[in-house]
Amino acid sequence: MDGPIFVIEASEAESMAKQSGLTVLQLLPTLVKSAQALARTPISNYQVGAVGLGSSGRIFLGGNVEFPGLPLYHSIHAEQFLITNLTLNAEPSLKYVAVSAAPCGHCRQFFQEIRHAPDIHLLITGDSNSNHNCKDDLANEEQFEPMSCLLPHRFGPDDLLGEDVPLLLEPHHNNLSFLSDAKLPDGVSAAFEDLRNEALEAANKSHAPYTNCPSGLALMDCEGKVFSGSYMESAAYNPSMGPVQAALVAYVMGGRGGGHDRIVAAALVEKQGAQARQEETARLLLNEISPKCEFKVFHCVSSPSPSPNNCN
Ligand SMILES: O=c1ccn([C@H]2C[C@H](O)[C@@H](CO)O2)c(=O)[nH]1
Ligand SMILES: [Zn+2]
Repeated sequence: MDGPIFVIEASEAESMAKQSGLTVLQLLPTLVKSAQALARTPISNYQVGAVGLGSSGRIFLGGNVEFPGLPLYHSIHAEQFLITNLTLNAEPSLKYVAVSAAPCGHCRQFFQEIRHAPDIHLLITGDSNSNHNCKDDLANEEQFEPMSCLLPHRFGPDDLLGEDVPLLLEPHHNNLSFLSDAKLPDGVSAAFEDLRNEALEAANKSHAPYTNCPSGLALMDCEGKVFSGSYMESAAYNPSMGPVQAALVAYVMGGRGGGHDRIVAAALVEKQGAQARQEETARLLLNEISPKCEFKVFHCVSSPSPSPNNCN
């Protein structure tokens, strides 16, 4: 049995659109209800669905995820789920988004981590889109409005970073490694060898240009399946997405609807003494959603980037 769908391949998107007599762009709002159905909302029972079209022609879906028993800031918004879905699938850019409710301020801010964010076009399919003030942009036939309209006078990566720094969705390689003699500590089960390598790989893809404290987390379910996610920072700090949340997006997408209590082990990789440290928050979240999950932290170091002139 196939599980719910989180990614639609470009050719599939085209044939779905054709079958319904729509363009691919017009297909996006028709998928919002399916995205809402992916949400896990035991607290609010308020399902938000976000559907995005990438430059590859693929369509991505996301829903909000809530964690009872924890402070609300652990929640994953549908838009953050969507962006994480794009990163996990190496989608190079996001062009259009259809979403069931107006994106909150944090989500508008989180979108700013994507290059050319002001040109991402959004369509709000719910009732709450009546308060727009960019009528000229809404005159286009698809009714999508640019992010520059939804978030004018933006604060973003340009305020803090040089132009050559990779932004979200762009390839990252953080040059992190374990100390060369790092063996698994005594008493740590062999399953953690794989898990920590996956977590290191995720940390190497982490978007942490503001603190230089990248991190990654890998989870294992009770069938031995591994899911990993990378920490993603925001220029405005608070809408950042933690590595557990990112890995949980991968878990929700690949776990076929299983509860979080199926997660039995987790490895976090981050730098020792990092200024933006994930360990305690990750432990808190994992302990609440899956109390029997074994959680280990592994520290990494950044190796100097190889010199471009050194061919050896
Ligand atoms: O931009 C938003 C605003 C809210 N929510 C979610 C968070 C929470 O789960 C629920 C109620 O706020 O809706 C989103 O997913 N996106
Ligand atoms: Zn939001």
